[in-house]
Amino acid sequence: MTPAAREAAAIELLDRWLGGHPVEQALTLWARASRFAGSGDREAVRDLVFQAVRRRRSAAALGGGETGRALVLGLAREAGIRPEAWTGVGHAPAELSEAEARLLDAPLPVLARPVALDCPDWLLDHFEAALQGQTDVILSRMRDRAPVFLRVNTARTSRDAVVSELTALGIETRPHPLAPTALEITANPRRLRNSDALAEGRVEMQDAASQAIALDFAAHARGPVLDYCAGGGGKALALAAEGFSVSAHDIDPRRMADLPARAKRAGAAIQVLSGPPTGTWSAIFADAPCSGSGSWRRAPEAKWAFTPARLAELTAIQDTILRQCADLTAPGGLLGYATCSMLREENEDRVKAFLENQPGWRCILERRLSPLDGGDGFYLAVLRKSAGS
Ligand SMILES: C[S@@+](CC[C@H](N)C(=O)[O-])C[C@H]1O[C@@H](n2cnc3c(N)ncnc32)[C@H](O)[C@@H]1O
Repeated sequence: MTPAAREAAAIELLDRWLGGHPVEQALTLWARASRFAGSGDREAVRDLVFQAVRRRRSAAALGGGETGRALVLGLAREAGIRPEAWTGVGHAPAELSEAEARLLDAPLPVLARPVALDCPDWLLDHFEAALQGQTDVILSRMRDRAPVFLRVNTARTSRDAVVSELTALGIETRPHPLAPTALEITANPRRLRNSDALAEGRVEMQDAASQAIALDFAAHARGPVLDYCAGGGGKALALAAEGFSVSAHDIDPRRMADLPARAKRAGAAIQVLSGPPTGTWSAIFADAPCSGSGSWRRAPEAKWAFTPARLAELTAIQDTILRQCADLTAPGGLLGYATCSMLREENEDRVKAFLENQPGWRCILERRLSPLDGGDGFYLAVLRKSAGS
């Protein structure tokens, strides 16, 4: 496909998204129907579509509207690129209209702050409350794609050995300061998909901040760990690699469907619970459902779908999870509360409310990470129940 044909495909896909189809679904259907598109084409189209979704507001403002074509034009305009190959010939998008040409010739306007930051209006105050003086720099960082990270399964191998193994495949990596297990892939990330390192559990795809908070919790925990919101098992696997025996629970057990196979591949001691956990535990990790606002670079659709009502719903769920985990924690035990959100309402405010309502608990560690640290935005609070409670 020519670059213009890729842009035409992205325009079509963005129109489907704006018409209500989930982006992933639109991309999958398009890839199936477009046998002529090679893997390079599919990657390029995907990258362009996701960039337009991340930058929906600014691209619409610069491109002249909320259509796929306007979004792609808006991205080009911001980058100072004139789409000369839009000739309408072959698979290229139609030629620029006079209005579009005038738009591209005009100087870049100064955009209103939430538009320039690609942030829904209502959310800006919430980010400001959480990020304060770093709001603009962090939200600007969220306008670009996230780096790709691996977690080295140090129960199986060393980071150096993985670096050599991947280098031989042309996959370039560098250690990342967020975690001693983290490698950032700097070239040819897609080659990993068919690598033995992944198939044999020597590495897992996991954001570096997610690794960092799992390690922070691991540094304080003792004994078997209950992962109360295990989902696909990213944290459970990271904790098991640190030598913990992990029991995995999730309110929706289907989300843990792949976990036994992933654990086997990694040689990890993870027991998937078939029902609600009982008894008491000396260490519980609750990676709670949240807005995902720290990972909106990877899942940018969610930013535009998020609402105040959903935020209220989530904070109520988070309070319930904290209460349930408190009941399951043994006296003197530890509870790790984590989200991949950067909003105070889902983080500090939840922990504050918990401590006000639960005598005999104290917070022994709090950590906030943002994309300025390199990975996703994350929050961790490690809470200890007093031995007498
Ligand atoms: C952020 S995801 C977990 C991600 C996972 N820990 C990982 O690292 O891959 C949150 C999970 O919490 C689960 N969940 C939601 N409400 C819950 C509840 N009340 N009790 C337990 N799990 C819940 C969801 O089904 C979802 O899988």
